[in-house]
Amino acid sequence: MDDLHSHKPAELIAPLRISLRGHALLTSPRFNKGTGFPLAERKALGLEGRLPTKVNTLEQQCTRAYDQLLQRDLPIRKNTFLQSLKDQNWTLYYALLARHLRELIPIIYTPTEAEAISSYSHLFRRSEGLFLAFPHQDMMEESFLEQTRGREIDLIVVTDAEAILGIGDQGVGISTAKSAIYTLIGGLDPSRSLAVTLDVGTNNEELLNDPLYVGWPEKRVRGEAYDSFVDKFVQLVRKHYPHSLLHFEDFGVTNAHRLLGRYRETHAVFNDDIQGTGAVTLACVMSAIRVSSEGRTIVLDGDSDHQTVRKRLSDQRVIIFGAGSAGLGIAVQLRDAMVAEDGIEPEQANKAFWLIDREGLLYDNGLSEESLQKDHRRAFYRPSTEEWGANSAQEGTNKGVSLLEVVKHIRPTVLIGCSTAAGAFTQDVIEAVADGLHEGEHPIILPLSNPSRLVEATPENIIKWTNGRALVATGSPFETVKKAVNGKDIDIGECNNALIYPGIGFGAILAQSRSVTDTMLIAGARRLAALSPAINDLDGAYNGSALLPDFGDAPGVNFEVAVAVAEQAIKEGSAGQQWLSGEAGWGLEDVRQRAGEKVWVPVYADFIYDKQGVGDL
Ligand SMILES: NC(=O)C1=CN([C@@H]2O[C@H](COP(=O)(O)OP(=O)(O)OC[C@H]3O[C@@H](n4cnc5c(N)ncnc54)[C@H](O)[C@@H]3O)[C@@H](O)[C@H]2O)C=CC1
Ligand SMILES: CC(=O)C(=O)O
Ligand SMILES: [Mg+2]
Repeated sequence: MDDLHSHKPAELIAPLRISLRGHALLTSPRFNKGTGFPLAERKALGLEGRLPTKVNTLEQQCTRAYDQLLQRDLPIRKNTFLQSLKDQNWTLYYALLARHLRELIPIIYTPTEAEAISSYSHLFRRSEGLFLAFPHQDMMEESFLEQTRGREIDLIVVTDAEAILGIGDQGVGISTAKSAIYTLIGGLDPSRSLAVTLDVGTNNEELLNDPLYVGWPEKRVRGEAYDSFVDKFVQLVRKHYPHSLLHFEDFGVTNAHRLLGRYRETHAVFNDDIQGTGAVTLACVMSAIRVSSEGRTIVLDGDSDHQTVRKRLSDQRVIIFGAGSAGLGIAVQLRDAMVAEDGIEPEQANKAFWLIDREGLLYDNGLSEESLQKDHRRAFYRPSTEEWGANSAQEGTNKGVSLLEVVKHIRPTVLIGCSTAAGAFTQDVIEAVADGLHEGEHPIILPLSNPSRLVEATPENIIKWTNGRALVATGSPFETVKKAVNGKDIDIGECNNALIYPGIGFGAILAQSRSVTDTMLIAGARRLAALSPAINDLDGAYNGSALLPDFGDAPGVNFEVAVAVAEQAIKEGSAGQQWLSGEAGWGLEDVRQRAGEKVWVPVYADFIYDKQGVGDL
């Protein structure tokens, strides 16, 4: 897969007129080149005497930085080193990461970022992004403008840090890591993005009792006060950056769904945990279904005479364990794709899902119409008339029906975990999944909880317990399972939203889309699935390649996703006027070229000093 440089050759990097000189330039992470400043620029920009004599290439600087990185033994120390590098020199930071993508994404993102966020107050050195605190909301617009005045901004990543990865309420953190991935994988110009933390307090007692905690040390604000605070922020974004993409990350489940619903129609908002996870999982399931049906013409469906190959999404029976932001997002995305791809009614598609949370299988028994209306999960409640037989905890009520019971009863073809419950996919459960299917069928098992230690079952165990039949992908990176079946190695795809959200975001921004529609998400997922190594390596049968592309290929893959998403936005009329009206002189056939032009790559531009030129952020 091409990297982003192939879309942005050096001659397309225009010289930049900047208004910074001397110390201010060396301490600007956006413009600093360190020893990479050529002699002529040193002279013109007041840097003579401020740098050692030798001019280094970016390549040499990367070599030096990588050597320094390798001296840090633990992943968390590498993470802090890279954060410092980012504080000093963005180009070098992104250039280094791009050269060692596969190795370093787990350092700046899951799993290591979880540790960095939970120790944020102790590791704190320098702030990054915008912090908007509830008690200072009177100053919100001033703070916002102070950081953004005069800037063109395409992307705003916001979090209130209530549900960070699987580690819960962390007060502050995450949005900067997600923004960095947008640049690294999606090619978004980092000076055109803004990471925002909405500090509405924390219910994490450990943080509240920590004298070094850097957030607002009060309990979380809830209810109307919370909604009006968030609304104040969203209205600022809409006022000052009406064409930006607003990315919500790691909000608590109820707020996440409510906020997405509230703003979806009026601004291009995107909830990564709901929609990004839904889209990447859809791609993964699409790819797994294709692999699973390869080489088989007939599958006996249980005891019935009916013979079918489960080739379509709507042929699947899907259990989702953990019905929070990610679980619901996945259910909705798979359901919508069943409707769009297979032409079935939504009500019929809903019946393909069994959602399980702490209380067991979700079902509608005893719920009033009013409480059903308020519950965003209601579409997936199983009817209380459904029979669960003698196995259910309280026969006749459907109360507390466990994962194992549901598995035995419905014989799922797809089992997805996003529960944060480490080890919840026990040997009994996984064996029951495999036993429920015809011998030739591959059960699709996706334990998606992050970070790695929270995985519902390790790929190695799943593969062992199913005698190599399962098709597996995980939320955090896992090693290849060596000599798994018949001596074959099995690569484990990383089904993480970071494999698709940068492309979705870039595509939506490129198209100046007024909303991020379900059909745009499906178009991105379909393109991602088409790039699956498992599909592309099929040779009559599954040969152990990963269900999703490797993170080492993520930039090229996301470029393709971005093109697909932007094309879909134009085709369906969600794109901005300049695409739809033809006034700008470009249309659908120009998407790829425009995307290439918009890509930001970590290369030093030539600088020209100009008092009227761009300044620091
Ligand atoms: N691979 C990926 O791209 C993504 C993975 N995730 C991961 O998925 C997990 C959940 O994330 P969110 O949905 O954002 O959190 P969430 O808090 O919204 O949802 C978690 C759900 O699991 C339920 N749960 C907890 N323990 C359970 C148990 N023992 N049995 C059944 N259900 C249980 C909770 O009640 C809650 O409804 C996290 O570990 C997160 O890192 C989330 C987003 C993306
Ligand atoms: C990947 C991600 O967004 C999460 O685990 O929350
Ligand atoms: Mg998240």
